[in-house]
Amino acid sequence: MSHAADPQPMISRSGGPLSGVAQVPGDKSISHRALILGALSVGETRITGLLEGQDVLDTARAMAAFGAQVERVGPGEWSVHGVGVGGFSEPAAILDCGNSGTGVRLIMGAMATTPITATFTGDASLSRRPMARVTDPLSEFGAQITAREGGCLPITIQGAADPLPLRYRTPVASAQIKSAILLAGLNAPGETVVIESEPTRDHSERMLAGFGAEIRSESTEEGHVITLKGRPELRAQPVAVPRDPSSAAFPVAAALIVPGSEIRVPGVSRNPTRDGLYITLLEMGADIRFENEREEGGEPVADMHVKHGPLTGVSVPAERAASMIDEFPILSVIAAFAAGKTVMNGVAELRVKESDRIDAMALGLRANGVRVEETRDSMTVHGMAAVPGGGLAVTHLDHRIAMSFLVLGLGTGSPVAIDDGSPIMTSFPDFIPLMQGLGADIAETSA
Ligand SMILES: O=C(O)C1=C[C@@H](OP(=O)(O)O)[C@@H](O)[C@H](O)C1
Ligand SMILES: C=C(OP(=O)(O)O)C(=O)O
Repeated sequence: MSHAADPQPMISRSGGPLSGVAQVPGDKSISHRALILGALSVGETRITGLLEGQDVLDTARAMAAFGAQVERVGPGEWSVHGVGVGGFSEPAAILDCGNSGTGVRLIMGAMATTPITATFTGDASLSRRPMARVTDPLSEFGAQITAREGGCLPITIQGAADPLPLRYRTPVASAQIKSAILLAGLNAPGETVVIESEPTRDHSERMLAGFGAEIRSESTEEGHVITLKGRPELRAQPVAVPRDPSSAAFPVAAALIVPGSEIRVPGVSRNPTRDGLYITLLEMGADIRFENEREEGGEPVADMHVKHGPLTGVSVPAERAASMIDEFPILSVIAAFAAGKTVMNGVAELRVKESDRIDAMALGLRANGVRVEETRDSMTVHGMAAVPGGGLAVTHLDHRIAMSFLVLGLGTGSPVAIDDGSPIMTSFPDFIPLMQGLGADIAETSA
């Protein structure tokens, strides 16, 4: 299937305060993993609250192509009958993973230690992103891999017939690299070990343990060490996907920058490996309360209550970057409304996401009158008492850039335009109606 949608120009402008309840969608990272582990286990996995964004739908289609029985039984409710660890069959056609780095990297890992061959492609954005960070360790398991020049998609993997377990130190803090290795390690005998310098999101570890794998994580002098025992029988489990803190960040940001706003965002994951933005916002003085903290589906969740109020710029330490890596675009928007400057350190990874997010945010913010400085691995945004707006932001097939600039326009003097809102479908299909329901003035425009 091809995903190239026609570009959809959009505009947002300031209006009255935002109010109401924002029911944000299911967590994207957990949704991908639920489908993949469901496909690798024995029995039926029932998933509720699955994010039905294009990234996750592409992973669902890929799991069916590997032989799992994947069925939508209702809104957000999916059934997966798995084939067991090592049970994937060879897909009949090329697998198009669309816009999704998580999808393609985790699925490559999941098949790399099974003796079948698969070819992966993606859209123009995904085809520019680095894949050697995953294919290098997967070849060490014994997989034969051919990639386009530069290690990019399309990539063909001939899975290892006789895989060896791996001990691997990740070169950058990345949950996708870690997860690809752990998924490959499932079908290797013995212990596969991943060592990371900073802990990254731990949804794979939590879910693997929930499905019956023997897995442990330790902080040692070497770093954060995860050890998985290969060849488990994964047992199908019900998975209740909590709401996505990365998606919640957009209505939360809108409420923080639009005077008089007050919103509630129920049931959002508060997994500590995803919490960096909220820690930062509290440091900036944001009026955010977490209520009714509880555990759901093996993840901590809470209801958020957010009110507009004055904010002050802060310096975000590099060690926090992994726990908020997808939230820097929206933080840079919030920072434009904070007193003083906000410095984001250790964020070089932003340059290899769906777009170069440092460049995309810097250019779009400058076009809207905000002063921004960037280095290879940092970004500084200078806050203003009144943010002018009136500019056009280019989104480069990047959902988070599109949503960030639509939120910016809700607080600026003049409207903010984006060239293309269609990528929002990858992670937050109901973003526009949800924001409109809170009172936001966001509309599609003709080209
Ligand atoms: O594992 C995951 O689900 C993700 C890991 C992060 O990527 P990296 O592993 O490249 O940091 C993040 O940016 C992405 O949106 C989701
Ligand atoms: C980086 C992201 O996703 P992925 O790597 O899965 O494309 C994201 O959702 O911000």
